[in-house]
Amino acid sequence: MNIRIFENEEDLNATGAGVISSLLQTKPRAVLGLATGSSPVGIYKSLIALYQKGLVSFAQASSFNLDEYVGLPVEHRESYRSFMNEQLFSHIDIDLARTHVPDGLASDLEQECVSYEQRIDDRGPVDLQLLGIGHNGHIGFNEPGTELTGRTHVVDLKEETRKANARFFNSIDEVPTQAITMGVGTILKAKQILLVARGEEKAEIIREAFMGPITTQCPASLLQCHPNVVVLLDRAAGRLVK
Ligand SMILES: N[C@@H]1[C@@H](O)[C@H](O)[C@@H](COP(=O)(O)O)O[C@@H]1O
Repeated sequence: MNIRIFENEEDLNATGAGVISSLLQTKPRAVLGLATGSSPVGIYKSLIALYQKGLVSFAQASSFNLDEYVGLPVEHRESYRSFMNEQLFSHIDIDLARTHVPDGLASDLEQECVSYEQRIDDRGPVDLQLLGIGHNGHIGFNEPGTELTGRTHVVDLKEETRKANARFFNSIDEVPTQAITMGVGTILKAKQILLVARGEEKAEIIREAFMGPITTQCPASLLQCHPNVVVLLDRAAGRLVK
């Protein structure tokens, strides 16, 4: 595990974007695993800047997003499909037909999970999976518990996760109660994992995830089993890392 702590946002974002753009330079057809939440936004902005300078192209790349809310129309501004279009896809040359986000409106959600996992297996492995981390240690929407699910599945969101994400909605009542998420096994199949966290409020969970025991009570701690993980932290999120 390679944990890097940055004094300023710009360096963190440039490093994250640099890992992704170097991959695309050596492997233009790379499969990217992408994430939502506020943590990756700065990295997406840096990638867009690199694209605008002609330093990176996504024309042959494909992508799979980690997760999607169940029941939000695609055009809802908080659906993860909208988020990705707005924060990244509409600013770069990626072919939208090669961008994949689980369909949270599928009439048969179980079948959508099976088919999403199959699509990842067919086009994968994911070369680089970008991740944020929830305050309770969730990755994607794999919530803490006595057991975790390996493959893509439907999950009931914890109340603490709905509260944390309520900031993006008008009220907590509007936050969906379920989501589709890649499983922890799906995530661990990626060749490389890049986790990014910012802010004091993530300091404790970062310590638990990477300095503490491997436990399903902190899904991110399972990343300790992966041979190629890079963790990018700002000074506040890395405060308790020894
Ligand atoms: N499903 C997403 C996660 O993939 C993300 O990592 C987490 C943290 O979000 P933020 O980066 O905004 O703290 O939020 C959501 O719940």
